[in-house]
Amino acid sequence: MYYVKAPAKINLTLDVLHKRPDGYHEVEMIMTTVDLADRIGLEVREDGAIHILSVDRFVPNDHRNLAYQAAKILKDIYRVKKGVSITIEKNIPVAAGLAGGSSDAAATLKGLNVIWELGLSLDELAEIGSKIGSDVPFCVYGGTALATGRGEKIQELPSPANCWIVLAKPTLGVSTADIYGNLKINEIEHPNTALMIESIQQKDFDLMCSSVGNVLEDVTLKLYPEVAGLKDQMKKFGADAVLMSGSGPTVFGIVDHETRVQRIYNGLRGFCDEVYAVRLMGDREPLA
Ligand SMILES: C[C@](O)(CO)[C@H](O)COP(=O)(O)OP(=O)(O)OC[C@H]1O[C@@H](n2ccc(N)nc2=O)[C@H](O)[C@@H]1O
Ligand SMILES: Nc1ncnc2c1ncn2[C@@H]1O[C@H](COP(=O)(O)OP(=O)(O)OP(=O)(O)O)[C@@H](O)[C@H]1O
Repeated sequence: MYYVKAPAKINLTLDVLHKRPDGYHEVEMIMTTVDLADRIGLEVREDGAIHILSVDRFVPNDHRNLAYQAAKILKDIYRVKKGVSITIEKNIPVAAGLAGGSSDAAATLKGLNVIWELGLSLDELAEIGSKIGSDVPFCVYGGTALATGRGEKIQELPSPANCWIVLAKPTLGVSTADIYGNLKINEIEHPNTALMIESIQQKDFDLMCSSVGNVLEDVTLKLYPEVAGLKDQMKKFGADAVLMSGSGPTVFGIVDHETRVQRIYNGLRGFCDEVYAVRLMGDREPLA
């Protein structure tokens, strides 16, 4: 069995510039990885089939699974005769705004590149990943990056200042399409992406905390007031910065000292079933 880690991502900034003719939105977002990951196991099948095994009841085991789609697209493009059995050990909350499915797809692309001996570069894998979903190219590279276009144009950044991230996901799933669909473009208050980039390059923790911003928050918080409540709780328990990740509903707190992380984690456990205290990773994994 060949194993590949599929880390979750958070958006430190998420800005939308305008709606595109293709129905997607032009975005400008800073994403980074955290130490919460699914584990993808891959085994070559001689019968040419693609099989998915995931024990999470919210994750489809068929062509709807993004890991399945990753195997299928590689098989079709490179006329691969072999198949693969894919086991997904799910640790990232589903439909959470943490790119769980996108990261599984990216990990599957990278793992199949090895076991099917395709010899593709990261750039080629990211290009293929963009056909699966807008977050997949970032997940192929990992680390920290500025993503533009519909999210598929990736410019690598250094890792931010070391810190902890407390993630809290209310028990609801959010449709990314619905959130983007309800966005009022002319009412957007744009975050300062350039300042966030500067804070990352300087490894300036305080500047990073003061530069976070996600324009999709207004939509998700109006549709799901419990997400706004969670933001307030995270602030009350003392996080240095609080933001919703992606289209939500996960809220994350940025914390500089491990001592405070436990207090915030324990406090939130009183309100929320899915709470995680993880390190911000921020560096690219070595290519498998
Ligand atoms: C919200 C984020 O997760 C932030 O990282 C991403 O922008 C969304 O990434 P994703 O879930 O991989 O998105 P996709 O699966 O490609 O698209 C889902 C739906 O979200 C909307 N969508 C997505 C990306 C984008 N730049 N503009 C959009 O309007 C579209 O309605 C699309 O049909
Ligand atoms: N491997 C997978 N893991 C999780 N969900 C998957 C997977 N494959 C397909 N899905 C489907 O995709 C939907 C969105 O799941 P996902 O966890 O990727 O959302 P997300 O974290 O909000 O993604 P993003 O942040 O990119 O919007 C789920 O409702 C699930 O049915």
